[in-house]
Amino acid sequence: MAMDLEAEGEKKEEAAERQYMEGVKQLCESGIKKVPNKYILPASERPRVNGRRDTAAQNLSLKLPVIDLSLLHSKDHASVIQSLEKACEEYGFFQIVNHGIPIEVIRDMVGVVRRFFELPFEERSKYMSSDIRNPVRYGTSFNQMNDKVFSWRDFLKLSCHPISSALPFWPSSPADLRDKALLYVKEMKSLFMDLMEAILETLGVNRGVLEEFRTGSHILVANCYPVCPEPGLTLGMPPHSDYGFLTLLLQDDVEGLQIQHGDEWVTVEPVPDSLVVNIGDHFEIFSNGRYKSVLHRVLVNPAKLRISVASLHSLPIERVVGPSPDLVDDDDNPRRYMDTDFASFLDYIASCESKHKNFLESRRLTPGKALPDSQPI
Ligand SMILES: O=C(O)CCC(=O)C(=O)O
Ligand SMILES: [Fe+2]
Repeated sequence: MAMDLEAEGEKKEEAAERQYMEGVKQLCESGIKKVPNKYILPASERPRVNGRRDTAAQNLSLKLPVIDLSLLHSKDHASVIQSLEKACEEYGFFQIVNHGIPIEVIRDMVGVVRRFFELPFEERSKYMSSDIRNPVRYGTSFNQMNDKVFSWRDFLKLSCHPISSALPFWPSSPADLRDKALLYVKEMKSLFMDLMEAILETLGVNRGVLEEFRTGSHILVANCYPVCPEPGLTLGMPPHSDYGFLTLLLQDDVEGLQIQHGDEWVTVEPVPDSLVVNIGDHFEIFSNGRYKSVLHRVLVNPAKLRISVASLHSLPIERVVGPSPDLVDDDDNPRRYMDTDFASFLDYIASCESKHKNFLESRRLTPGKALPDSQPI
């Protein structure tokens, strides 16, 4: 009898585990009223949405720098470069406005992603894969093969380089997804190149490297954070830093993104049609630590589903990344990071279970304090 109960219990647990792998959207559609244990963080890692540190007044007092990109090619060029330098150095995160991307391209992208996540599970699940080299991947949580506690997030990752070999694998439904995403991807690439050129100028390094970014890696990650019945118990994404050089993030009008600034978690308030830009691990290494990749996380919402689209950019995957020789000298600026390559990053993600070991930390030559995980690609 006891054996039967035990076996039954195990079966139920296995069924629940299978269900979690199908994603949060699917879980919510099964009618849950509470957050299952699988998603509940230890008390010390919970977001404390109503807690002391996260009061609206404190959040409002820290606004991210807003850069008007239309001024980059004007007589105000020098002052934009100065603002960019300050934003990269002090925050590692900034918002850009007047970036020149047609508003309908941006709105169509959010719209088509929203419609993708509204598709029946059978349609979305065609793209599920645990192989990170797949040109299209639908999945859930942060790193679902290793996470002990799951994150309240489903995602669709689209490889964008080389575009001609990736495109035929992108979802064929909604019928306009490929067209809308392709337009968006082209705009992101050209905006990234402009930003990279300007940020390299802030560092005063040789611009020869700029050309290499043209054939660099480019991945689009569409995130869906369903409505959560108990948002104080879980996170949409745990604290992490992004892997590449720059991430260009589009968020809809629902707030959720927070960055670590000093000891505080600061909410990045959505500014309509703007983009959020942040420094990734590769840029921290390349700049020899002058610009830092900043930890960020995502809170979930009790009333509204949230959509975001991250465009992640780096050098070609076979390229070794190390500190720029222009930023290293034996006296004042010794090399602070070892070279890194894609293969060592893949080894890292396959092995990382602990939340408190960071990819970047593993490349640091003078280890400082341990930080949480990097974004798995
Ligand atoms: O959804 C967001 O606001 C942030 C997403 C993010 O951090 C990521 O995709 O790496
Ligand atoms: Fe991120």
